[in-house]
Amino acid sequence: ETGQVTASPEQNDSEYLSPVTIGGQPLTLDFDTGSADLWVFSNSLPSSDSAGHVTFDPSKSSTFTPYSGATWQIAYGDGSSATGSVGFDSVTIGGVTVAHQAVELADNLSGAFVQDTQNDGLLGLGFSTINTIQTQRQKTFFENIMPSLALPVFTANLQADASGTYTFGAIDAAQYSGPIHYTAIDSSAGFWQFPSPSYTIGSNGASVPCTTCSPAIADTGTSLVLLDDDVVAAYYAQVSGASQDQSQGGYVFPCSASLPDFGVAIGSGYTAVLAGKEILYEDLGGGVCYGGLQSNAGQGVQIFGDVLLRHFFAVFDGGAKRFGLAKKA
Ligand SMILES: N#Cc1c(N)n[nH]c1N1CCCC1
Repeated sequence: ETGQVTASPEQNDSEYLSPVTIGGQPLTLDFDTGSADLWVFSNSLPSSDSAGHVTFDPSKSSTFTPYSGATWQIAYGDGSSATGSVGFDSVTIGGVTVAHQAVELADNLSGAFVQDTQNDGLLGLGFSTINTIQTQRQKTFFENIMPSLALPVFTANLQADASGTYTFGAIDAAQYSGPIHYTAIDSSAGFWQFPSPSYTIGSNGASVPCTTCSPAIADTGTSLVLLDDDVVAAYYAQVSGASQDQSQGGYVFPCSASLPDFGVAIGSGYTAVLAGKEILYEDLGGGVCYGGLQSNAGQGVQIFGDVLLRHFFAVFDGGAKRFGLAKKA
């Protein structure tokens, strides 16, 4: 079987939201290849937290079964967090259904989630080695559905400031052109992780070998591209007027600055290049703009988020354990 759903961008393409049906109840979730928990706003949240959100109410689902005693608690790299209880229910995405999917019900969450009223929760598409359910972690939607899919894959065709597509079980030839450039992934840390041994700056810039060389992850749940400090410093050294602004939490530059192209190696065989203008992430006002390339703050991993992914067709191959990028159609 195969399924396809829309991926609708929030402001600044900061995240992409997709429709999911849980126990017959429609919710809008952030599909996140950088985590492995499926959690939703639930009716057990205080109304001050759930105001403006669609909440899942297990008592209104005829197929919900509690997972008594199980709990979960997740903390993301950006400081946001959520905790709660667990049950199992039927989860359908684009016509594809997992009958007995672990569904995590939030009964406490951090302010960032409360404020983002378009988002009713997260659907992790990473590997269940990092699922936070205790005492027995549970599989992701993709891991559960993989054996039933025509192909053990899902693809992300996110768009810049426009609605895109997640597809499960097929690599839709209509969505890309030319070759798909694959790299093997190492899922042991729970991510779609691969080496990124070099980068390029400028149009037909020479390939510069990495020095810190942190591994990279393909992460639909992160807005920006977070790079080793030496790489991001080398890039903004080429942008006149760029500086690190503590109050804004990263590199800013004059919106009128000329931005060089930037490419990152996807494994050892392919460099994914962003045009300079695609690196302007947000106009902060007053002629100051915030960059889409920022430091990973020495986290030891480079996070290739939506600023990169929205310019490519991305293949997450759970069967062959590989990740690939292609030009969009
Ligand atoms: N930080 C962070 C992060 C990440 N690396 N992947 N997904 C993340 N979030 C999902 C919701 C909030 C943050």
